[in-house]
Amino acid sequence: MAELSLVSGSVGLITLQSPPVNALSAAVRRGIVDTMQRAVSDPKVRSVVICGQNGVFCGGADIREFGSTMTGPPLVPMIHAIEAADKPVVAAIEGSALGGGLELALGCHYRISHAKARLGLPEVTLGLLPAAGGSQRLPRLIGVPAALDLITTGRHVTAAEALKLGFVDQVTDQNTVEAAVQFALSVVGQSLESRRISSLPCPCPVDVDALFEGVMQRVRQSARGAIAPVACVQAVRAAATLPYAQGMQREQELMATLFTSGQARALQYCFFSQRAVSRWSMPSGARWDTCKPKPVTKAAVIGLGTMGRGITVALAQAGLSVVAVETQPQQLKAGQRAVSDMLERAAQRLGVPSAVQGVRYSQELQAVADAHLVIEAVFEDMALKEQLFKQLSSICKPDTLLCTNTSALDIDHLASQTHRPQQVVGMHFFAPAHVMKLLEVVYGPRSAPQAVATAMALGKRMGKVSVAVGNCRGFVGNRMLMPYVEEALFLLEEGATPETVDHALEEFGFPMGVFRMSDLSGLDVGWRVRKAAGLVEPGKMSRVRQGRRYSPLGDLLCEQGRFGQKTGQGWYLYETPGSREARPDPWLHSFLEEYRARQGLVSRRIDSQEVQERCLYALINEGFNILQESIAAGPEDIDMIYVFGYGWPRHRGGPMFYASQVGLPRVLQRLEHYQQLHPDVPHLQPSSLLWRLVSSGSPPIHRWREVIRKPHSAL
Ligand SMILES: CCCCCCCC(=O)CC(=O)SCCNC(=O)CCNC(=O)[C@H](O)C(C)(C)COP(=O)(O)OP(=O)(O)OC[C@H]1O[C@@H](n2cnc3c(N)ncnc32)[C@H](O)[C@@H]1OP(=O)(O)O
Ligand SMILES: NC(=O)C1=CN([C@@H]2O[C@H](COP(=O)(O)OP(=O)(O)OC[C@H]3O[C@@H](n4cnc5c(N)ncnc54)[C@H](O)[C@@H]3O)[C@@H](O)[C@H]2O)C=CC1
Repeated sequence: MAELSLVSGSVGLITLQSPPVNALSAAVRRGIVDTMQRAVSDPKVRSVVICGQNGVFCGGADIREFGSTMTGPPLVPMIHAIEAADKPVVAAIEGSALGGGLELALGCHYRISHAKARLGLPEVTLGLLPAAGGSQRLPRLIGVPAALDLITTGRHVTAAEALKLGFVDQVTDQNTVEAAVQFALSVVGQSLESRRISSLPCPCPVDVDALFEGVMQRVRQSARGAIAPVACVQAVRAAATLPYAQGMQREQELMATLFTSGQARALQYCFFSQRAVSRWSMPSGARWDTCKPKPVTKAAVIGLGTMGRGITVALAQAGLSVVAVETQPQQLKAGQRAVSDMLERAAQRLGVPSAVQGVRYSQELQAVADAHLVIEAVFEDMALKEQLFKQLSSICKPDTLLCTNTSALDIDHLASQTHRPQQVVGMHFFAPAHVMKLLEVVYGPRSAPQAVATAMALGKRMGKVSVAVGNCRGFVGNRMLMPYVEEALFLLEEGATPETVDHALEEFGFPMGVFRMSDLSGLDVGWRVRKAAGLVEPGKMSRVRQGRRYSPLGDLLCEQGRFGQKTGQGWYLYETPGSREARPDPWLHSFLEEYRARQGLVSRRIDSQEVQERCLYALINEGFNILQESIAAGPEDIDMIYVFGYGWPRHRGGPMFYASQVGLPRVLQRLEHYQQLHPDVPHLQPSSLLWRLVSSGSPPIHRWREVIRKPHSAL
């Protein structure tokens, strides 16, 4: 909705009213068309100001409408009518002017912004382009290179940057609506010709072809298969090379293709899922809206290795006072230097005071005594962690939350080492912990809902996407990764190379294939885990262990000291230890051939489709098991874990959303096919939840929970 009132005698003030972000729903568009018509025809109104209620100008088109048939007045003619008005129209921007919201503002003749407002055209992040004239107006106003940057990345800019770039006319730190009204009064009677952006020529760069070719190449490379960034470049090119009307036509054509694409659906699903996962629930019925988090101002981190350093930085940047405890003097010194450097660099980059003073360091565990929350990040060794939790239980105050960053160990077992099992949760960060957006908050059967609420709230404070999950080996992310990695190894045994497997996965959209990824994280990490699980038999080549198919290839590499990037050799060859560029390794290829010969395996040609299906469907299948066991509350939780923690391409929506797009019957049929070929691989055995979903008619993903909750006997 939108309301019109007369202020300061002659200014028509149009207020958008659609909480929480004044999105341009059909009702709001109808309201704008109606109030504009009344303002233009009312002789008392000599100028117009458009603003949004509750300190937000407009969050753009109403994304919830995209899935249904659009009704109400379309945006493009609505914005044209504003631009064509013969009375000056001023946008008063507070909070956000994003997507269609900024396009609406670009249709106005002037834009006044509050200093704290954020502006941008983020459509690309939703699989779309700014198709209400944004792709044609913005380059006309700020030039092609700057418009390309904003439109292809979707980044939000501050009011100060918008002023510098030239798409805001004035920035105020006072009352924006009042400033806009004064401004509107001052421009009455001035010519509006030069203020109608669509009538301006687009400043065309000298070598337009070379510019767009270069940009297109860069965008294609970073898009990893996403189509919207490419369409955004094409739309801006139309602005630079065609008259406005034809450019608009091109914008509409490109939008029509994007609008109905699976990628746009996937990205919009991600938008809502990212927000939905914060509304967590536990199988006990405890929920986000019934549990209040405890205030946390003092935190402690134990172990200043790879993870402890990043966690310390993330906590300090969130404004907590942190004590970091490390037993090894060398590590303590190196860790302190690394943490301080990271904090200083971040402060410089963001132009904020450094949080270095907020961190204390100690070699004594006693230093954590007054913390409200402790996060343990010592070696992945159960005996060590058991001992530590016993000590923490007696050192810390009774209501202190005890958290572990373990990758896969049993949270419940750790909780049982303490006198306060209800105060123990997992806070599973991803490396580098101060950068990666994902946090898995792991609750055991005895974790108190308030402990989960507190960890989730702290995750939010650190700017993380936090997902609450149940306790099991590897939790959600790492548990699903196991069959994915195993399938990749089996494919090597059957004739693939690390290059062919990685190529297929990168073609799918992962930033790195599984073998390049393993080289980066270190092959020794998984080796240690397999040793602890009793799977490693040094020097032995047997391919069945603990009653199921096993590939010893990773172990054989580790036995040769090939740990990946850090040793200069792994699945690939590196120039020097630590260097990043992976090169194919002829030694590895002969090693694989010899291995197959000794095992009596006949090498065959394996194509991308088989690589993708076997690795991804095995991972997805484990996702169904996880849903079935209520380890994750819904498919959105799994999908956000994979998008934010494991590089799953966002335009494919996450593994479970991808399965729904491929079609559940198809996923089931391919799993059955591979299971018949490899009956000794349990993770190819289709999950019973997948069966149930298919026999329930493969409902859309937002209705899976109904099937998950149904008792099995109901079928
Ligand atoms: C051929 C067809 C032609 C069609 C032409 C259409 C062309 C277009 O013009 C295309 C577009 O505009 S696409 C929309 C572009 N706008 C955006 O991407 C902004 C999205 N919103 C934000 O970034 C933040 O919510 C924001 C920064 C605004 C606020 O952040 P906060 O952290 O304060 O709040 P959130 O928790 O993010 O949001 C609060 C609730 O509002 C929901 N919401 C936000 N933006 C929305 C939007 N644009 N549409 C619908 N719902 C929206 C949000 O989902 C959340 O609700 P819950 O999910 O229930 O929590
Ligand atoms: N490295 C990774 O990518 C990830 C690791 N994790 C988990 O985080 C934990 C830590 O892993 P990393 O940081 O990689 O290990 P790391 O080996 O880099 O660091 C562990 C640190 O803990 C210190 N330490 C050992 N015992 C201690 C004690 N009793 N008191 C204080 N400090 C002690 C060690 O001296 C070392 O500096 C493990 O549980 C691991 O599974 C979780 C997510 C990702």
